[in-house]
Amino acid sequence: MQQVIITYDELDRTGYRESVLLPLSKSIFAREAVVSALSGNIKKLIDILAIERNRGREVSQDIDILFRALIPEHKQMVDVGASGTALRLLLSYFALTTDTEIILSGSERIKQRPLTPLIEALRNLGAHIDCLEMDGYAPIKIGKSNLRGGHVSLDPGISSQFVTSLLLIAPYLPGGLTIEFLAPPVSVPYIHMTVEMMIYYGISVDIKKRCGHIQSIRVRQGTYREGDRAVERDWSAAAFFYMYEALADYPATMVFDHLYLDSIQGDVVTKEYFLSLGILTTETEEKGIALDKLDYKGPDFIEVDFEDCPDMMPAWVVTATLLGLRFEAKGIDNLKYKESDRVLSVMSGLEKIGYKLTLHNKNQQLILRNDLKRLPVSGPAYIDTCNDHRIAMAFTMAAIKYRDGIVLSNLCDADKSFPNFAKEAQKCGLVYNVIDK
Ligand SMILES: O=C(O)C1=C[C@@H](OP(=O)(O)O)[C@@H](O)[C@H](O)C1
Ligand SMILES: C=C(OP(=O)(O)O)C(=O)O
Repeated sequence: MQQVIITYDELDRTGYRESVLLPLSKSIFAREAVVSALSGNIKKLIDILAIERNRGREVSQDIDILFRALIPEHKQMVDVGASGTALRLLLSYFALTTDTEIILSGSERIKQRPLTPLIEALRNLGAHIDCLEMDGYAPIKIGKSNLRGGHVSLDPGISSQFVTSLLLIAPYLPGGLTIEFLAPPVSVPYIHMTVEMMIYYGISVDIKKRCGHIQSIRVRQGTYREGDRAVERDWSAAAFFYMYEALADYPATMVFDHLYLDSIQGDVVTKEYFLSLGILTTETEEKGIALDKLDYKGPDFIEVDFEDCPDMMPAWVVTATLLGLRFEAKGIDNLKYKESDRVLSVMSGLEKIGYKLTLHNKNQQLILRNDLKRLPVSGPAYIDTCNDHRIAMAFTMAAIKYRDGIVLSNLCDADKSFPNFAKEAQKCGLVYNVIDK
C-alpha cells in the first residue's frame, strides 16, 4: 500500500510573506444554507459556491453536503457523510419541510454522534421521527409532520448544534418558539452566531440569562428577509497555520485574506490562545490578517479552556506540547462526540511522536495535562487520524518539530473542512513524499 510521509524543509523564511487561502466558514455557510432554503433563495448558495469555484478554490465536503441536501428536489435519502453540523441542522429542517418522508444517514462515525435531546424536542413539537438502528442516533426517518410552536425544553449540554437546529426553523413555527434550557449550554459562541445571523435576516430573537448562563431563547414568528452577508473565511482552519508560526524556528509571516478580527466566529479567539504561544495577530491594510512570531518564551504554566472553542483543541494542544509548555486543558468533556474522540486521538498521536499527556478528573470535569513526560521514540510516526480532519491537519504540522516524518492513516481527511490544506501546508515547507509501506 502506498502512503505519504510528511517532512519539513527547514529554511529561514524570516521576512517573507506567505498568503494562505482559507476555506469558507462551514458554520456560517450552514446557517446561510438553512436560511436560504427556508426563504426559497437557494440561488444565493449556488452563487456563493460558483464564485468560490471560479476562483479555483475547492469547496469543503461539509459545505457541499449541506448544499446538495438543501437543493429543492424530491429526495428519499440524504447522506450527510461525517458532518455533525449537517446532521443536526437538517434534522429540524426536514421535520419542518418534508411532505413525504426522508432518511438522514451518513458515515459509521456519524451514526455514533448523539441526537437524543434534539429528537425529543422535535417530537414534543409534533415531529414524526424514527431511529432506524439505535435510539437517539442516525440513521433517522423523518415523516411529514405538522410542527407546533410555543415552548420546548432542551438539554444543550452535549452540543450547541441542537440549539442552532431548532432556532433556525423557529420563525416558521406557528407563534414562534421559546426554547427553555435544561442545563447550561456548551459551545455558546456558536449559539450567538446563529442568533446574530437570524437578527440580521430580520427575525426577532431574545436571549434570557440567569447567573451568566443562557436560560431561554425566544424567537418570534416571521420569515427571513433577503440579505447579502458575506460568508467569512474559516477561523478554525487558520489555527493550523498558527501552528506553523509557533513551531517553525524562522517562519514567514502568514497572511490570510478575508479573515477578520471583527468576526461572528467564536474561533476568532484563536488569536488570544496562540498569543500565549508567542504568535502576534495583526490586521493588514488589505483587510486581512497577518501572523508573526514574537521573541517571547511564554509563561511556565498555562491553564486553557476549550468549552467555547472546541475545534481549536487539537491545534493548540499539539503545538503547546511540542513547544514543551506545561499546561492544563479543560472544557474538553464533549470532544468525545466529535469526528473522533478527540482527546484520545490527540493523546495517542502525541505518544507516537514521544509525548505523554495525562487525563484527570477534577470536580467531575476532564482535565488534560502536560507535565513534560517524554517517551523514547524514533523513525517515522504512523498517526491514526481516526478519519478526523482536525487530527490529520494538526499532526501534519507536527512534522515541523518531529523530524523523522509523520505518516497519516488517511491523507484525504482534511477535505472534510479544508480541501486545499496540503497545497497550503506546502507553502510552509511541509513536504509530502510517497512511500511504500
Ligand atoms: O454550530 C456549529 O457550526 C458548530 C458547533 C460546534 O459543535 P458543538 O456545539 O457540538 O460543540 C463545533 O464543534 C462544530 O464544528 C460547528
Ligand atoms: C466538530 C466538527 O464538525 P461537525 O460537528 O460539523 O462534524 C468540526 O469541524 O470539528
